[in-house]
Amino acid sequence: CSSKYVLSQIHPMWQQPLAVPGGHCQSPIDIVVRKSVFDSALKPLATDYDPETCQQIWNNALKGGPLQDQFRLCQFHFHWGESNAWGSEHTVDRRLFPAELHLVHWNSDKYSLFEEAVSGDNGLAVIGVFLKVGKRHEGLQKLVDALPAIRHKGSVVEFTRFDPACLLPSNTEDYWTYHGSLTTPPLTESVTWIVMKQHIEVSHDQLAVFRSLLFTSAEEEVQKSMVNNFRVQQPLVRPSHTSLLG
Ligand SMILES: NS(=O)(=O)c1ccc(Cc2ccc([N+](=O)[O-])cc2)cc1
Ligand SMILES: [Zn+2]
Repeated sequence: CSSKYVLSQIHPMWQQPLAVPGGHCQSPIDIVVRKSVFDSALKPLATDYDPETCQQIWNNALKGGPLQDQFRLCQFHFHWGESNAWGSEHTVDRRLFPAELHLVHWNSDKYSLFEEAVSGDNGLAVIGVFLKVGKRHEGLQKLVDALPAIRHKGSVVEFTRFDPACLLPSNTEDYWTYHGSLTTPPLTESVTWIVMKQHIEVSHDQLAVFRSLLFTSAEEEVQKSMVNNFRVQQPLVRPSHTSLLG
């Protein structure tokens, strides 16, 4: 996991939803609030990200919430639509948001590498934060300013001294949590999802810069806008395990 660079990634699977044969706890899902169960044992999220550029001394830790072990931040990324009408992967009572942030962590108490945790039991924890169009998000602007330098597929730009905790909502007590999967290949069912109840606001112009990114490299004849990079929702085939803290 590199936390020093902003990468323009493509996920070829976006062209068609992927089913995982035998997968019975796939993500994303619709969070049906009235079916979620309040669990007073769940604690507020505790993040301790260190914006130091050198990853080796990062103590970028996530604890608390539904987690027993310590998890380390590996990367963060976003999913968004071609318009403000849709773009998030999860929904709340079918409500769509224009975008969703994922902060991806791996269980550093149980595994020594992210790659091992990806397919391991209780290996990953992803915090999902909904984005809503409103006032400009000052913390996000540093990332938005870096995006034009990575417009094309595979481009990389140095991106240091950024504390992704600034992208979390002020209320880190209220969230839904459930056992699910990665929403892109390898779709492994190793994820404790923590979906924050409170969204963050970003401006229309900030979202427009995300939509200016491209799935294609500079050499390709036909350029394809990087939009609608979300997975279709998956059936909640297990008894509802989503519980609400706050
Ligand atoms: N959208 S999401 O479920 O939060 C998600 C989080 C992380 C990743 C990144 C990733 C996860 C695993 C692998 N892998 O095992 O080859 C490659 C990339 C992919 C997807
Ligand atoms: Zn994601």
